[in-house]
Amino acid sequence: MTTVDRAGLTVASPLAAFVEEQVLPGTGIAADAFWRGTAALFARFAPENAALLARRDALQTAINAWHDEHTGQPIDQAAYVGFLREIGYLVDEPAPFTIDTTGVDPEVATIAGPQLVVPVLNRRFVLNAANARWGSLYDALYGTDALAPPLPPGPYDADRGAAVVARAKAFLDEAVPLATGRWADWTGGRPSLRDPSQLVGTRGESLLLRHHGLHIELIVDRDHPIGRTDPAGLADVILESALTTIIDFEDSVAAVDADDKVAGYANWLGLMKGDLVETFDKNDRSLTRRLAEDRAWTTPDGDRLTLSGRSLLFVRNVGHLMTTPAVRLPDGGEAPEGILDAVMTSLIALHDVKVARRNSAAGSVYIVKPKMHGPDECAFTDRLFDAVEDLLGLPCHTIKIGVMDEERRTSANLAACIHAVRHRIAFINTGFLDRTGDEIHTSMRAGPMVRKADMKVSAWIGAYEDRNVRIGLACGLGGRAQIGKGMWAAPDLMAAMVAQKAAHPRAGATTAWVPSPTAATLHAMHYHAHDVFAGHATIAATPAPAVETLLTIPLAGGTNWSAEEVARELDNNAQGLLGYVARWIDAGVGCSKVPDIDDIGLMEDRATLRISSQHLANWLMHGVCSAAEVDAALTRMAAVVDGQNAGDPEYRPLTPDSLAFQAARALVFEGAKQPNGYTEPLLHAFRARAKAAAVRSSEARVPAGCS
Ligand SMILES: CC(=O)SCCNC(=O)CCNC(=O)[C@H](O)C(C)(C)COP(=O)(O)OP(=O)(O)OC[C@H]1O[C@@H](n2cnc3c(N)ncnc32)[C@H](O)[C@@H]1OP(=O)(O)O
Ligand SMILES: O=CC(=O)O
Ligand SMILES: [Mg+2]
Repeated sequence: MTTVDRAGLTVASPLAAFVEEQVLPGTGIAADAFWRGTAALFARFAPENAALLARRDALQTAINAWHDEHTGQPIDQAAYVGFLREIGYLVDEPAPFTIDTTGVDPEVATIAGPQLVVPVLNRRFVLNAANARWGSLYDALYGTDALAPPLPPGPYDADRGAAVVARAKAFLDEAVPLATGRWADWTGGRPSLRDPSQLVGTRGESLLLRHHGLHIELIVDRDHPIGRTDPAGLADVILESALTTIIDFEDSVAAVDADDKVAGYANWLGLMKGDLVETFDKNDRSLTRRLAEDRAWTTPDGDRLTLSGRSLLFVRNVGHLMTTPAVRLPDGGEAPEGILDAVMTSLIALHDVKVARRNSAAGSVYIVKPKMHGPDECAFTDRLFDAVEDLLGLPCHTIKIGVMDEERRTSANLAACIHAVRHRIAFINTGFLDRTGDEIHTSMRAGPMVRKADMKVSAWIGAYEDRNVRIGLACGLGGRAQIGKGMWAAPDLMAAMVAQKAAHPRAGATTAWVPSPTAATLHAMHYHAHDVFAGHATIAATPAPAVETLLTIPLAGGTNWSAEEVARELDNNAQGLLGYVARWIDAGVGCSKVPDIDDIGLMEDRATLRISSQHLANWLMHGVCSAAEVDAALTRMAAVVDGQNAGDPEYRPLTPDSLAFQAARALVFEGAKQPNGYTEPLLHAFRARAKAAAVRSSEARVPAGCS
């Protein structure tokens, strides 16, 4: 790749061209000033970034040594927690305080609702996600297993349609009840509501209702095939669904070089400028997808009411660990990728905050920062964002931070972490997938861990989820910032989601992650069923579980699992791992739906990979299984994954010499020595090799004589 010199930085040409030709124009920032400022920012922050990573390693080394010294002994929890304090892994709690973030949009601060996540590199999905603010409840109920097993493709099924309409009207009876009677008996016209203030708009015969701050559109259209059969002409019930969406540069993305980074930044630019567009084929038709327009209604007083057609967008940067070849520092080393993301995603957001204000009406830039370990790393990010604001001429604390509570050192010191970013924090979120991976890695040498499924009922995870909400409330996040819960990782199991994810708002979460727009619409019903903000006082009145409980290591009581049980665990881990890694390495797909051994499609990303690879590495280290057994499982499951992908002409079989298979093996056999158990270093290295090999083979195919 060609490079250019910019203020002493060696910048990949595609990135320099993108910045200078597409991003800077319209921002009022000159290229020279931008690159000089960026170079100064790297000079100031890169050494500190490196020092923070060294501190992670030093703590992990100390923890490993402690477990080695106590091999074979039950954990003395008081001694263990004391040791963590001594080494500075656990720090003192700050004195009680309240965050003072300002300029937060209501979708984040005062309305509770679903949060969608979408990989930035998938433009078709990205547009769909940005438009997922509104979703058809009829479609979500009809097209999933939420009410009944999904139907094979075919003509409209009237019985299922009737069940959908009945379910949707039952939902209306709960959320926006009529003064008398039921919605099923409504025959049109202005309904008399039990709470008349819930009717906030009309458009023709259609109605706009509001409950718990969330809107519900009743679309009345007597010419519509569904409306025609309904006594009131009701053609659809549209729910305000993904109030917010995270455009993800991290767990769900495979971006290993300047081309990948520019592709991601370009999609973010399209969102911030509002001109992102994608054309694709679906059902043998060419479709063009754009960002949705606002929705206009007339209030009961005759005024115009305009509602955003789009989800409010956050952007998730990468964490502090990785570096990127897109920019090289004056010493020739790769630049910290997290610093580049902070600069680039904020610069691009100027097109919203300084120009259009179509994303954040409050004029904020929302950055989710993942995988931070403890308060010092949060404070570092805070200073980095201060410096980015100075570079871009933004008022102090324009950049808001979403703190992923997904590393053990952050959960254990959550109040101190929030304190470090108290002037700009806009969310905390329990990223329980990375958090589980870190749980295994941190205590890798303590002994064999419980089975993967049993992690979900371990003492630490209950304490983690509970403490997160209570500490968030104690620090004043309620009504000012989101308190979020993690991903529903089974995208096809919507009935189970509808049954189980109601627990999130009930636990005090003002938002929780969903994998798709359809899931957002179904999950929205939970925020109608429970008034999250009203529930906060009761939750806050009881104390958070003790840090000692949070720090209970999920060790298996014994390892007398049968050979079948061990083999099944190995197979399950190996199948998910291989299915995900194959697409990451060979096709650059960072998030996939991969069937588990029960043939349930699971969302797999870097964080779920961290769990499966660390779990296998842990069992290997403690002799629950042998290297030969792991290899046998990988070989067995490679054949299964090959079979699952047989219809994909681009797919490369997982032979022992394939890069994807080697990457999968390395993730397990070298898992124990990966920094904090992260998967990125190996994924990036193998993906870069696969890209280079693809270039070499395409060059070899160019006929002699061509240039
Ligand atoms: C640990 C963590 O960090 S979790 C956060 C990271 N994870 C994510 O972001 C997961 C996001 N979800 C996804 O990427 C996908 O839903 C997957 C990979 C899980 C499943 O993808 P697929 O198998 O292709 O989905 P499926 O075939 O069921 O549905 C595809 C349709 O749903 C839409 N869709 C699915 N997921 C999303 C999404 N997250 N955002 C927007 N649209 C989506 C697609 O646009 C497509 O519709 P279209 O044909 O009209 O464009
Ligand atoms: O990022 C989310 C997680 O669970 O990890
Ligand atoms: Mg994560």
